[in-house]
Amino acid sequence: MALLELKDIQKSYYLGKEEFKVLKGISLKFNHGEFVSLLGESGGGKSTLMNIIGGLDSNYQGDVLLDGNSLRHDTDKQLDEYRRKTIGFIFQNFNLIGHMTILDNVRVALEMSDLSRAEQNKRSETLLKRVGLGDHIHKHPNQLSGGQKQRVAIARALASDPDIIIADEPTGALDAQNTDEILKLLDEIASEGKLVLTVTHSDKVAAYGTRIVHMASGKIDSDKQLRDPYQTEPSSGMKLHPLRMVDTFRMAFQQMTYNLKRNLLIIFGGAIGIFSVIFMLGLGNGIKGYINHQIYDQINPNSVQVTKGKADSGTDASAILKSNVTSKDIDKLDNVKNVKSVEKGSMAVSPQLTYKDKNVQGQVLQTYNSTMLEKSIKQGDKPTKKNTVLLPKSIAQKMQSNYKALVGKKINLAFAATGKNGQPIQMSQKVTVSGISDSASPVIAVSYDTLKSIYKDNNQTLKTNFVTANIKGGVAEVQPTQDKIKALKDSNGKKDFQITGAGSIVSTLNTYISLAVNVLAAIAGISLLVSAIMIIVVLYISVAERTKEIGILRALGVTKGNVRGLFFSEALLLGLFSSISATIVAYLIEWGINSAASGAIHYSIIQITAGNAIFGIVVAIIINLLAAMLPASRAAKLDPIESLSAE
Ligand SMILES: Nc1ncnc2c1ncn2[C@@H]1O[C@H](COP(=O)(O)OP(=O)(O)OP(=O)(O)O)[C@@H](O)[C@H]1O
Repeated sequence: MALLELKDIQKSYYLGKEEFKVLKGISLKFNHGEFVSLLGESGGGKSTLMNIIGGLDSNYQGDVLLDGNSLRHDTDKQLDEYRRKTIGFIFQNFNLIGHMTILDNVRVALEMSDLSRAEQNKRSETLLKRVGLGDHIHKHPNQLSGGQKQRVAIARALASDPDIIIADEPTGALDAQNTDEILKLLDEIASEGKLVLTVTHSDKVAAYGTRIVHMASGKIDSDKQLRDPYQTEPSSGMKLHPLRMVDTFRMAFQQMTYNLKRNLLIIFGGAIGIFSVIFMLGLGNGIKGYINHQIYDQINPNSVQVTKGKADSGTDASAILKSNVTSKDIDKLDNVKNVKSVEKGSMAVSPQLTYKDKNVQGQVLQTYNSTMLEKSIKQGDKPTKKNTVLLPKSIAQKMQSNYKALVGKKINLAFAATGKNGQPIQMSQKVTVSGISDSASPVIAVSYDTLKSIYKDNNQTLKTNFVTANIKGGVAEVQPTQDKIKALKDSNGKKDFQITGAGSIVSTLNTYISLAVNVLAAIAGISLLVSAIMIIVVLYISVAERTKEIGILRALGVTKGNVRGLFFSEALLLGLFSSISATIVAYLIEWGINSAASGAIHYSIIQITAGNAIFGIVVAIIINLLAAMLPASRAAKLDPIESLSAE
């Protein structure tokens, strides 16, 4: 059985509806060890026939049989495999990949083999030595002469040990001496049992082979045996497969380093967008954290003040004064998940404080509760004992310049309350200053028992107009528990409670800060969009620049999927590099700003979390991959024959 058999091959090209018959029924048989020269007039269809034999063109009539098996119904993948395993191409214009060294140009055909990288290098080196280029392996193609380039192409064609070598005018661009040497090499290849098919215009070249086939008007008009084919048994070939992902990445990386300056600029452009997003998120965390820190420095985050009321009135004292928290309400609050305990509280407004002949008016008189931080009491103690009072520093200073000396002194506390019938009642009591607080809050505090006894002394009953709910767990539990409290309904189905005091504004404030930060991050995200467009443009340019390279790779048996993978890998690498560099820069700037600001605010104002960084990296990679979709599929769809003829 013949190694290769052509059965009545016919091929037409169409210009519009007009048909141009190029091959009009070609039937030939070829065997191992033959060195066949295909001669014929220019434009006679020799290259067309070689493209069909080489598996680059499957749009023809007739049949090509390899070892008796038809290629007719082969899928794209099977044809890729056929080119990979069976065919080695040598082109008139060499078709080497410019950005690779000549060693890599040969090794690229072995990327698809099972050989280790070291074995691939060794085999490529051996082949380059064989074609006389052992001393040039690290040169690039543009550093070689025409004859040397063609030898690289021969070494590459031999790399995967194919049965058939197709050489389309291999000596067309060479001088007489180089032509002789290349022909000798081709003959040597045939002598090893391979089928060498050359297309030539030269009778001298044709005379070198074992057989001359002549084409005229799309048909074979003569088939001459010059000498016996070589009888050597061919080697058994090597195991080959499509490019693996890691090889695709390596090739993409190689390509990136070749166009280093351009790619560095793209990485820089992409990094600006990712940096802005990560930095904005970090700044948002910092500002939110700083404000919370400032607030929780004054109040206990795990205790919230709750009062009755339908609407959110924030810290409006009149709403609290009007409300009456019953023991039933307290039970209801006590049953809310994560509420540890509920303390009764009450407040009055505009208390008058008199010490010696000094009269000072305060804003709020409130029962001491867990929202107040003990650490803010800088002199003295809490007002837990009966008839003691805790003064804020601002009030104490108004009473006496040496305000610290007020601790332990008796002062008069007077305030107005509303009696049972709504009439105003003045209350007054001598109290001892238990301590002075540093808090920014102007609250004058006495214990619940003290206030209760003052009311009793005036024949009045103290109303509980707010309570303090102490929340279990960390600060993270506070917001959800506050939301549960706010969601409690009365018997009419209306909301029953509201949160008052400083704690109530924390969540609102956080919502606004988050909103502002997300808007800023989204604006920063626009630059990610710009970088996506940049990637699309750059990859399109890259596809255009590398059309020929894509054709070469396809001729070597690289699949469409591999080509697509190459461009996706490139986009992925660009995304990875830009996002990693953006993250590093963001963390460096975070460190710089926080160190510089630590003297002024004692707080890390930029807080980039791992989540922010991962978010930035993931978004960048997704955007890059999306951007690569169109250019990658365009590259994969390129026709190998057209790509090979690209300039
Ligand atoms: N893609 C194509 N579309 C239309 N016509 C084509 C195409 N490719 C080749 N042809 C035509 O088919 C004919 C055969 O071309 P081919 O390249 O196979 O000839 P050739 O024998 O190799 O020529 P040469 O010896 O000059 O290289 C030519 O007339 C050419 O113009």
